[in-house]
This record gives sequence, structure tokens and C-alpha cells, in this order.
Amino acid sequence: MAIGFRHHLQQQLHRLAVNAARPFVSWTEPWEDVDPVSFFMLGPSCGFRERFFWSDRSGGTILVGLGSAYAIETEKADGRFHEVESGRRRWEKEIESYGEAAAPPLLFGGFSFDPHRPRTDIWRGFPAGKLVAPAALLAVRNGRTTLTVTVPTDRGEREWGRIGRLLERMDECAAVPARLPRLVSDKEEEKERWLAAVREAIASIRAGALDKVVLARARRLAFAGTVDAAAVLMRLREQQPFAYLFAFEQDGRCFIGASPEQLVQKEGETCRSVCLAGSVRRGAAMEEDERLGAWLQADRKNGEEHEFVVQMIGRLFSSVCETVEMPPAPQLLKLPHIQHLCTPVVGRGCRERSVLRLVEMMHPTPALGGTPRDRALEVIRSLEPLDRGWYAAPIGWVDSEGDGEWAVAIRSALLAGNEAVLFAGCGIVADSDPNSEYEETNVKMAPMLSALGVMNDG
Ligand SMILES: C=C(O[C@@H]1C=C(C(=O)O)C=C[C@H]1O)C(=O)O
Repeated sequence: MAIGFRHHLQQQLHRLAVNAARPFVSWTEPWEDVDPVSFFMLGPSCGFRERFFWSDRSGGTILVGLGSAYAIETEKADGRFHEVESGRRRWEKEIESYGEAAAPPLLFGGFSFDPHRPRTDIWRGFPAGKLVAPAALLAVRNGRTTLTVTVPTDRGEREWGRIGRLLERMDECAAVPARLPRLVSDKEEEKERWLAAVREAIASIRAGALDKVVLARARRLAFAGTVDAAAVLMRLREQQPFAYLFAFEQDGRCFIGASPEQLVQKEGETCRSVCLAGSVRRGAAMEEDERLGAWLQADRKNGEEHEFVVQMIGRLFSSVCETVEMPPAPQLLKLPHIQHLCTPVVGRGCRERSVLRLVEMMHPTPALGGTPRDRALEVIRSLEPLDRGWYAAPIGWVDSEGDGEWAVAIRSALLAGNEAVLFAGCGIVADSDPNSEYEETNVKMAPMLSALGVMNDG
């Protein structure tokens, strides 16, 4: 298929590029089944320096991007969402789109957690906000696969080289060998300092300065060789079947994870979110697991942590939607290593036209920042001993209708060469116990440890 398609596509794009009035053209074609992770794996060998991966919780929408045809980037601390949204609208005027989807291709993106905090070297290349239109986009939606190719009309030849190589190799696209290098060092980042920060946060909460704050910590692993994001993705796909899988890679640095937490989705006038806060580990046997789940649903401290999130998201949805639906009490979301209190929210008759506007209003929810928001952000800045970068921040995609889906980038790690930095945090309220919170961050790191082959529990 690829050889016939390659000639067809090259001809189409060449003809369009010569006649195009705009600086970019894209062409979308139905495509045969191809394994999305294998497609992701082809990127570097074809010369692409960027790779993107997104799979929603059901696996019904999988988007894989290679290369960057167009990027919108901002370092603005204030107004960053507005700036990327304006960039997105400009982008639509710069591209002509043909083939099966005569609409501009979607953009992948991410934001930093707190643009007011100075960036450290580990997050080099991950700005306050960035959206990318990939040069080649494989999209699987409701069992149908399409390939979209986007090229600049004046640099078509160079881009074409990479795309041509990709199409040639897609025919041989094989399963990914999930081999991972051996662990050589494992550094818990300043446990005592983190516990002291939690104690200080509890004291501030008890003194009435704020109600809740989420404090995170990092763990740095070094391996005997380069950690390949494709091998990690492959394992996450097997081990975390109900999570959002995401990867955002540039120049060999990859932010990757399997998050259970939707920030917001917009589909026409319907928007959705999930309040997720309050956690306990899974039990070894069914009886213990059910006992832990029942304890979680009855526990006052976890209920309080959760309620702050429900209040905020409920209020926000009510301000932009005609109707809002949510269950009266939290449900249990059971994941392979952990269970959470979970309240899904649906808003209908949404008046906002772009999902990025909703992302702006929602980030950070009290599940990742705290309550009240500004006070919590100040406490995080002064007490948390790490640069969160894109951890705990919005990651997702937006299309030309302004529709899209965004997750909160937790249960994640930054892969850079031989290193992986893992992140996890938890909500601190007046009744929190620092040692149990520390244990909870270990449970939250388990999915990434397991995907990296460091913890052997599948
Ligand atoms: C901050 C994280 O998770 C968040 C905190 C939770 C909690 O405190 O119970 C639960 C889910 C997430 O909203 C993380 O996984 O790093």
C-alpha cells in the first residue's frame, strides 16, 4: 500500500504546493491498520526529532505524531493560554487542507504547571505552553485509521525526504522490542526535606492560611543505556489499560506517562471532566481490596480532599454550561496500583468555543494545586523542593473546531538519555499524616517504575 500511496501523495502535495496560496498544505488519506506504538517507534530512524503520542482512556482515540510542521510556543507567564489560542486561529489561516479531512490537522500540546516558577535545566525545551502540528499524524478513531501529512510549501523537499522514508518503512512496521536498560542508580530526592514541607503545610492549614495543598516529590533513576520511550509506551499500554497514555518528545527528551485523570474534554457543546482526589492502595486479595475501597469512601480526610475538587469543577462548569450533571457521591476508580474517589462531571450547552479556554479556567484544579488556588500556588512555590515542569499540568490536543481532550499529566516521568525523573504528589489537608502521604507518593510512582522495568509487578 505504501508505495502506491507514496507516489499518489507526492504528486498531490507537489501539485498543491506549487499552486498553494498559503504557506502549508495537508493531505489526509484513509490508512490500513498499523500498530500506533510501532509508528511512534519509526520517528527517529526517519529523521524526525519530535514524537507525540495520545491514547484516551478507552483506547477509542489514538493519535500519534512525528515531526513538527508548525509549532506555537509561549513563555508568557500571564496570558499563555490566550496566546496559544490566538496562534491556533492564525495557524488555520496558514494552511490548505485536502483529502478525506478537508480541515486543518489537530495540534498536540502541553503547558507547564506554574509559569511563574523559574525553569531548571531538566525541563529544557518544555516551555510555558506549546502546541505542535506534526508533519505526519496517524489517527485511529472508532476503529478507523487515517494518515495526515502536513508540509510547508517552500520547504517541501526537505520534509518530503523524511515523510518518504516513513512511508517506505511503514510497510515493514513490526512490533516493538520492549527491551529496557538495566537500572544503575535510584535516588530518592530529599525525603526528609519533603516530610518537613508536608509538616509545614499541615501547620499552615491548621492555622487557617489555606484548606488544601498538593505537594509533590521526584525520584531520579539512572540506567545503563538510553531509555527508549517506545519501549516504555508499549509496557504502559499493557499495564495501564484504562489510563490516558501520553508522550511528548523533542530532541531526545520525552515526557511520558499513564494518567487516570481527565482535565477537560469538549465535543461540540458538551464538556466533561472528572474530579479525582482521595486515594488508597489496592488490596492483595479481593476482600482486602473491598475493605480498603469501603474505608476510602467513608474516610473524612479523603472525602474533604475530594470535595474541594467537586466544588471547584461544579462551580466552573455551571458558569459556562446550561446544565451540569454529576453523581451525588463519589464513586471508586480502581487502577492497577491504586484506587481513587472519582466524580465524573458532564456539562451541556457549553458556551466556550475552544477547549483551551476551559483548560485555562480549570488549571490547576484543587486535585493538583489546592484551595484556595492562589494561596496553594504560593505554598507550593515556597515549600516544594522541585521544578514540576510539565508534571501535573495539562497535556492533550485541540482540533480546528476548538474541540479536544486534555488530561492532567500525572503518573509520569521525564526521560532524558540514560535518566528518568519520576514525579508524584498528594493532597495535604488538616488531618494528613506526613508518613502516609509519603507512602502514597510511592504507590503513585509504581506505574512508571513498573513500565521502566524497575518494579516487577506488572
Ligand atoms: C498529584 C497526583 O495525584 C492527584 C492527587 C490525588 C490524591 O491526593 O489523592 C489523587 C489523584 C490526583 O488528582 C499524582 O499522582 O502525582
